[in-house]
Amino acid sequence: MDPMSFILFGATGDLAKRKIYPALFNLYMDNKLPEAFSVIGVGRESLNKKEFQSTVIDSLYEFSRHSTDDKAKKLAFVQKLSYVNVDVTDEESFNELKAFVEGQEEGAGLGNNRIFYLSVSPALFDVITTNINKSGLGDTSGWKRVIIEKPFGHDLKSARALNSTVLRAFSEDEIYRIDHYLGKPMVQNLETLISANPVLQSIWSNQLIANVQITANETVGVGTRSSYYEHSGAIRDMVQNHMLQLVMMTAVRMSERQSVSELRDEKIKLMNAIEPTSPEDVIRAQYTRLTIQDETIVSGYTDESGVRSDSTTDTFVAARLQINTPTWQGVPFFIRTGKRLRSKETKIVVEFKDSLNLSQNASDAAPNLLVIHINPNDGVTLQLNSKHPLTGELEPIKVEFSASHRETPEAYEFLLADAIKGDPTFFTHWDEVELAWQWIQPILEQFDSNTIPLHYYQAGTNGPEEADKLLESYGYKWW
Ligand SMILES: NC(=O)C1=CN([C@@H]2O[C@H](COP(=O)(O)OP(=O)(O)OC[C@H]3O[C@@H](n4cnc5c(N)ncnc54)[C@H](OP(=O)(O)O)[C@@H]3O)[C@@H](O)[C@H]2O)C=CC1
Ligand SMILES: O=C1O[C@H](COP(=O)(O)O)[C@@H](O)[C@H](O)[C@H]1O
Repeated sequence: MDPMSFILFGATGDLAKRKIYPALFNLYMDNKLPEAFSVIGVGRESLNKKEFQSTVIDSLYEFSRHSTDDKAKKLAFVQKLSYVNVDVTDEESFNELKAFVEGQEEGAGLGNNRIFYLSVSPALFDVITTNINKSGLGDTSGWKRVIIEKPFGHDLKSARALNSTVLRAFSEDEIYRIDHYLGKPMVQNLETLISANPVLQSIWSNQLIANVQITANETVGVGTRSSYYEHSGAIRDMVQNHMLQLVMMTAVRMSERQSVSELRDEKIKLMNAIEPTSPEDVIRAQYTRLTIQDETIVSGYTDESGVRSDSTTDTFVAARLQINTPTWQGVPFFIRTGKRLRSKETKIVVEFKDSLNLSQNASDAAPNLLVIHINPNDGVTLQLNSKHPLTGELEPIKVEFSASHRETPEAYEFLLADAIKGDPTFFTHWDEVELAWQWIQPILEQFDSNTIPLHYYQAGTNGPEEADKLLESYGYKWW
């Protein structure tokens, strides 16, 4: 692996502490980082090197998969970390940053390969890339890559404008737009699961599949991120990126992938084939407080700090999508995601058509289901019908595989390892992002005009009843 500098904008932020440092440390412990590397944290907070290193150590104690007991190894990792105090809106200070990076490169024999990770508010993505460009920080004799956090844009227009700005500093193949759902082990496994198992490959089409249901339910509320979430809602926070990526990863059909770009090309074709959705097929809702005997047990969305009391932000979205390809014609894809729901669960459920062999009790048969569990546990469940040995009646049985006992690396580990290797397969290409915004844009407008009304659901429930009715109207129910 090539030596490199990893320049992290947003080094004091929540994501850096919870995900990025632990992922880097885990990769280091697994010998998946280059021999020579340097992590340069960038933030406004005034910190010296020791203070910065100790905040990173705290985050490793709390969040890393590997134990930090090996003191020598931990120290060796921490010594690779340094910090520069920069306000990214100040063009001048990029010259200092550049001098610092060059100093590190020379001192540690790092060559001239640079990864820039933008783990900052999306409002800063364009100013950072502009200043990287203007200051010459992006002029390297080696390779350079930029990892950009989500959301990429606020709507179609702003996403296009941001992309043009970023393209002034980096070419498309140097841009790694991160969608951490694409790093989740079971999502990375999907393509293999289908293409490496002829039994699944042969049934993966509208011949046998009745519908696909993709759920990403959360129990948490907006936490400390209300200022971001108020402008985002579930539609931008989850649907435009993670949910559409899950749809594409489920629908992609490849027997044998030939090249890195093939998966992306296939996804782009699918995204292009998603039909515009009519307002009746989209449900938006917001959670209300949960009270028991007049006591508030869980706050409603509008009670959360930083949220307007008359906010109409969506904290739940469900929708029906139709992919207009020969494989998926006639198979509805239902998606739902929301905050403050009963349980944390991300899964893909493939419901198969009714039995074609109308045996005497086929009408009692439950549908066959293939459930791909993504979070909190990885695994696969297949629901089949069996005969009860005593009553002789049909009963659904489950064949289960669970990977929860394995110590699986986190999404960010997979994605960072790929970016360091220069493999963009599981990052989103601009064409995918643009098509996703194109599909979402009319829905955003229908939210604004109230053509899609706002419904409510009590915190701790399964979401609004309108989401159940959406499926009922197609003859199905959520699994
Ligand atoms: N947190 C999460 O769970 C997730 C976050 N993301 C995305 O990751 C990105 C980062 O999020 P998160 O870590 O939560 O954000 P935080 O608000 O916790 O951190 C923001 C970081 O940006 C730095 N920063 C802000 N303004 C400036 C400035 N003018 N100059 C230099 N640095 C600045 C802050 O440094 P300082 O305080 O020193 O100024 C801080 O390190 C966002 O794009 C978010 O959408 C994506 C998925 C999940
Ligand atoms: O990107 C985001 O994802 C998280 C949910 O991620 P998960 O890995 O826990 O399923 C969500 O809470 C957050 O609002 C969103 O920005």
